Amino acid sequence: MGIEFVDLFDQWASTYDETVAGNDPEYREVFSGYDEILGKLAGLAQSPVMEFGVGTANLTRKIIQHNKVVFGIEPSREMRKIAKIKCPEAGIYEGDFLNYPTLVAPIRSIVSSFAFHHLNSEEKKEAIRNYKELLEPEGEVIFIDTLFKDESYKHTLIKNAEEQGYSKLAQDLQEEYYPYLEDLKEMFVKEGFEVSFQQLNKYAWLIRAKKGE
Ligand SMILES: C[S@@+](CC[C@H](N)C(=O)[O-])C[C@H]1O[C@@H](n2cnc3c(N)ncnc32)[C@H](O)[C@@H]1O
Repeated sequence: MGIEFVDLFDQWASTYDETVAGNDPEYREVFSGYDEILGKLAGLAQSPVMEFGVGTANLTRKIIQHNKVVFGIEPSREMRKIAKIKCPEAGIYEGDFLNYPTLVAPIRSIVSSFAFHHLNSEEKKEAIRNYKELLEPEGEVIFIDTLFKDESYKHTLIKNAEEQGYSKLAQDLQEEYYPYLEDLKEMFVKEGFEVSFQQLNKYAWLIRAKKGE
């Protein structure tokens, strides 16, 4: 449950950093401003931080550079191997958004970049419910991820991708579980979070959801 894409990430691990650096034209716009936007998230996170879907630890490293403590969770074995080499200072554990080791530390921020869309709607709701329990009072979920402002914007993005000949991207946009902004907002609000959204590039948004006292 929730980890249906892990084989794909095992295969992608060794070339993942080239993709986010913009070397794959299909995904260049998806990851546009990647370093800066991860840096922004790292600056907002409050220690101790729990990070889901660490991949090759690019966000993890930035959080460590801010002298914050981070526990990273990643389901792909190949991604974990690279993450541990690139960021030996962080604890990197096997797990996913829904199943993860019990940590003794109180958590002030739960963060993730480009990963929450791997959960379907029911899984997203379950994760958000769990995070409410995990977080300290006034703790925050801070995610960066692709989402659709509305249905018409989704169609525009798919059409643009098709017109550019980016068939893999067009297929991803239709088959992965990228949420609509309003649906995601409702999931957080239902659990008592105060949520805000900021668009970061054509695809990626910063999602901040603050738990009450
Ligand atoms: C596009 S990569 C993003 C990696 C990194 N956060 C970044 O910003 O570059 C998505 C990551 O999410 C992980 N992932 C896939 N399904 C997941 C799940 N259900 N729970 C947590 N992580 C998941 C993948 O293995 C992969 O490492």
